[in-house]
Amino acid sequence: MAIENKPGVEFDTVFGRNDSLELSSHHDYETAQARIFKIIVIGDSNVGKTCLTYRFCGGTFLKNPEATIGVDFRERTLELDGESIKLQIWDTAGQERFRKSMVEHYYRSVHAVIFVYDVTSLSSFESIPEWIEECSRHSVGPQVPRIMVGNKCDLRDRREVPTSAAQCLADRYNFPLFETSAKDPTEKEHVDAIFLTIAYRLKSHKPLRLKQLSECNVRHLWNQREQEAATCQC
Ligand SMILES: Nc1nc2c(ncn2[C@@H]2O[C@H](COP(=O)(O)OP(=O)(O)OP(=O)(O)O)[C@@H](O)[C@H]2O)c(=O)[nH]1
Repeated sequence: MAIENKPGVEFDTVFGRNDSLELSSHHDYETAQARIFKIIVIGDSNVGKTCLTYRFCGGTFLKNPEATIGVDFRERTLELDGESIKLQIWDTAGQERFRKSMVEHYYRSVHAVIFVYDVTSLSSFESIPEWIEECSRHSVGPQVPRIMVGNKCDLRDRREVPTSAAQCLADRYNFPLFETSAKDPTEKEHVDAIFLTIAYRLKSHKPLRLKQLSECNVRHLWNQREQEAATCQC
């Protein structure tokens, strides 16, 4: 199994807080070759969804992340068995006030879901069934690969969620469980493994069309997100 890190593709963010919406011709060339899959990352606020996706797409730990408003998009192209697979990762907002108008968009045409909790926060773990329930309400069925991730394992002394309890919950839903840390650099490959597990499961699935996601929906969502950020009272 190989992850290809081509120049300009390794941290292939479509746009984040400070990124441009414009796609380069190099980007267009790459995406034209790759099948695209939409993955949403869901969980309570502050569990580390942004840091995990940044670690996977950017390779580093994002210091001082801001609360996600609406959604942030990141991408990374993987080379799996000679085929390019582009993962378009939707880093969703954990705070209800920043997500309520976006929920329908999160779940539309989703290919895989990552549920994240914080191993130092029992309440974030206890919320997981509610996130799963929300997912089901939006018709995301068992055919959509789902994974559970316990983040912040580097904070060993502050752990509130035992692995055994997490495994029990994961088994109940038949999800793979990963415990990791977006912060600990030695966990980098483990973070990659989460997304690779999904990528391999998606390989046999039908791809999204590039135009469908990257130019229409995403541009629309970006405008919506900008408006929400502008009206945010925080
Ligand atoms: N110690 C430790 N801190 C982490 C880790 N991942 C994230 N954090 C911290 O946890 C806080 C929240 O991280 P985010 O990635 O913004 O959390 P989020 O789930 O995206 O939050 P929302 O955008 O509000 O939904 C930040 O202070 C991060 O620095 C980790 O693996 N270990």
